[in-house]
Amino acid sequence: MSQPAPSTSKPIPSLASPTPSASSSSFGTPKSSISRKKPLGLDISKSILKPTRAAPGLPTNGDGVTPRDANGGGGGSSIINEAERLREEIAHLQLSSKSTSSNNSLSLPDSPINNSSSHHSDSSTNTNLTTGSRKKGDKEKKRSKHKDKDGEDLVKDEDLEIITDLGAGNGGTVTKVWNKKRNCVMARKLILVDAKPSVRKQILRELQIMNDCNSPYIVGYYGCFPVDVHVGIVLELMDAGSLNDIYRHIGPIPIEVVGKVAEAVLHGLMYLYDVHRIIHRDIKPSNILANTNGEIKICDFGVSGELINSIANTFVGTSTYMSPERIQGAPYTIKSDVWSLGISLIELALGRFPFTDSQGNEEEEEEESDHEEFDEDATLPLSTQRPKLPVPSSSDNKKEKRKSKGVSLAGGGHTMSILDLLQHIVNEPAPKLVSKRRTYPVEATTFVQDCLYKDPNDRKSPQELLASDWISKSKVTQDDLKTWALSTIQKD
Ligand SMILES: Nc1ncnc2c1ncn2[C@@H]1O[C@H](COP(=O)(O)OP(=O)(O)OP(=O)(O)O)[C@@H](O)[C@H]1O
Repeated sequence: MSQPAPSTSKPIPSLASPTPSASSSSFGTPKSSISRKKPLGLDISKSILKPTRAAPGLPTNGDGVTPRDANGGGGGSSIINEAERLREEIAHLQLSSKSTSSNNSLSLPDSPINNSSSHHSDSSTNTNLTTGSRKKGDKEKKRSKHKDKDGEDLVKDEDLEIITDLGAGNGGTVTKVWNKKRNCVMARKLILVDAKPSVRKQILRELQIMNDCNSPYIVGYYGCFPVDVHVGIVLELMDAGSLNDIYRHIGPIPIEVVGKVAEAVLHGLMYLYDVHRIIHRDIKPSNILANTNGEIKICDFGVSGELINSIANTFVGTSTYMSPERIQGAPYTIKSDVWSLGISLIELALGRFPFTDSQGNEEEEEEESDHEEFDEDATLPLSTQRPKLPVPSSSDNKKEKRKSKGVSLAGGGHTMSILDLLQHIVNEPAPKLVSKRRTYPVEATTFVQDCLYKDPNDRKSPQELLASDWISKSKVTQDDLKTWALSTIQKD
């Protein structure tokens, strides 16, 4: 993994901390003008949003609906509390085990964690837990990270009952599961791994880095284990789904919320880099998740090189969110993640993937899309996108023209190949946050521009971006985000 110049760590304010702000959200209720027309590929968000039947043996409210679902996923259910409690227990064990890390067989010898974690802390969470952990006796400190006080694995595959599918990506499938032992819902990701047993073991060891990640901006990790030919990873369930699911379901995301997404992602990136020397490498809307507690967190960061090498899918690693310098072969730096963030923010605000071959010319699009919020091309699921050769547009049919300018990799015979897109990213001006349909605050457009300088030396760092007016003057509170997240799951 490449190591960029060290960044200056600074206290990370919690998203949850009260901000002087508007007491009610101006964006909590989705606009009724948003088209109900669903783009293709909405199965994923549907499966997240609909109340689900209880798995056998699952406690129900009498209607066969799980307690969390019966609450509409709102915080405050005992199950959410149970999940929270479990996270705290794991966090505590992680901190306990850090103090004995030299004896811990699960720690990687040259893990950056061993070098750096003692010098940094994620401001909002570690302090209290650290204080708490000091009070515990030596015996408890020697506990393994993955064991509870009775020596049992905290998360075991046999304790998990599948509730419903949450989605699928290039590397695997994600399901919502009920942990009958711990009495809470979780998300289990199964990754098909094409590797011999020794490499599988190495992957499981490398994934333990996630066990040491403890930040309100990183999706919680509960454990991993082999499952047949898969590696199973158990994560905190983010009950509003990914930002990708959300915008495909409800259309463009209010710019104030997009600002909070930027803030959360930047805090997450800084935490990963400052504390663990990890560069995320795959920032995109499907790796940014939200929950109905008003939290936004990132997942799927590159902790295991062996895992990336072993995923049985040739398209893994090629991303349309890749920075120009990465496409040209330069090593990853945190600035590459900043580029990917800029592209993702435009996508969320516009409700479509931002690259077009005639940027800024939205008149046709506007005329044609008066009754559509979605760009059909751009909202096809990335997982179904495959390179296609561009087909010259001979028709002067407006719709055909509009489609032909999209750089979506989706089907329809009017798309750009992945190579063309990568060349476009390198050679053409970076996209901007502009729309003829909506106006955005100048602070937002400047912020996005600062993420998308093609020369990484000109691009701002996460610290600089966090200090920008758009982020520092935001009046959006966690309560506002709660209201918004709830509105996204109620809009079905
Ligand atoms: N912890 C989670 N809680 C809730 N939903 C999740 C969670 N993790 C993943 N998902 C859902 O599962 C989907 C698939 O996730 P996965 O990480 O396998 O692929 P992806 O990020 O969508 O695509 P790719 O494999 O190309 O990176 C996500 O888009 C999201 O909808």
